[in-house]
Amino acid sequence: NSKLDTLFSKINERMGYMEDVALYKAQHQLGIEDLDREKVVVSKAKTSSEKFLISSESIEDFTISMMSAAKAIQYRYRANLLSHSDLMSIEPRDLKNEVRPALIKLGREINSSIYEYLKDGSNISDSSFLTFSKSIESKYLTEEDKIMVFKSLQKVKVKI
Ligand SMILES: O=C(O)C(=O)C[C@]1(C(=O)O)C=C[C@@H](O)C=C1
Repeated sequence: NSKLDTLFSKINERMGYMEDVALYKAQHQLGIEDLDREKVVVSKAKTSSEKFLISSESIEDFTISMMSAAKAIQYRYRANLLSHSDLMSIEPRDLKNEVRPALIKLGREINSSIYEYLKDGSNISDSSFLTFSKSIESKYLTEEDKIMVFKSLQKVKVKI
């Protein structure tokens, strides 16, 4: 299903930023979890969900799940940096000017893709998990992480 593929690839794209984020934070001695930023991300996702007639509560839970996976990638990547100090000299994409705006844009695109798929009454069934799992390419996510994100995605509802 091409609409579902678009949705999964947007989620993969979001996860694809997290190694850069982890590297940037390591270079700037910043902690991985940024709760103030999480509030901003959730609030922007909820605002955009209203335009797409998506239940904002369900999008809040789903956004939190994606951020949990994002942090899991960052913690594991950061641990990896301890034995690969050569990576510390690479310049990651800039967190504030590039990555964060891109993550907000992707949040809107993810909402739009969810709406496009769900609006005809389709639902995301368990049988799509294998495709989802293959779409999410980060080597720093476990199957359990992916199940957690997928389950909260399945709970997203449109208001019809
Ligand atoms: O913007 C950041 O600093 C990120 O690490 C990204 C992100 C997210 O997934 O949106 C993940 C973890 C942080 O706690 C806040 C936000």
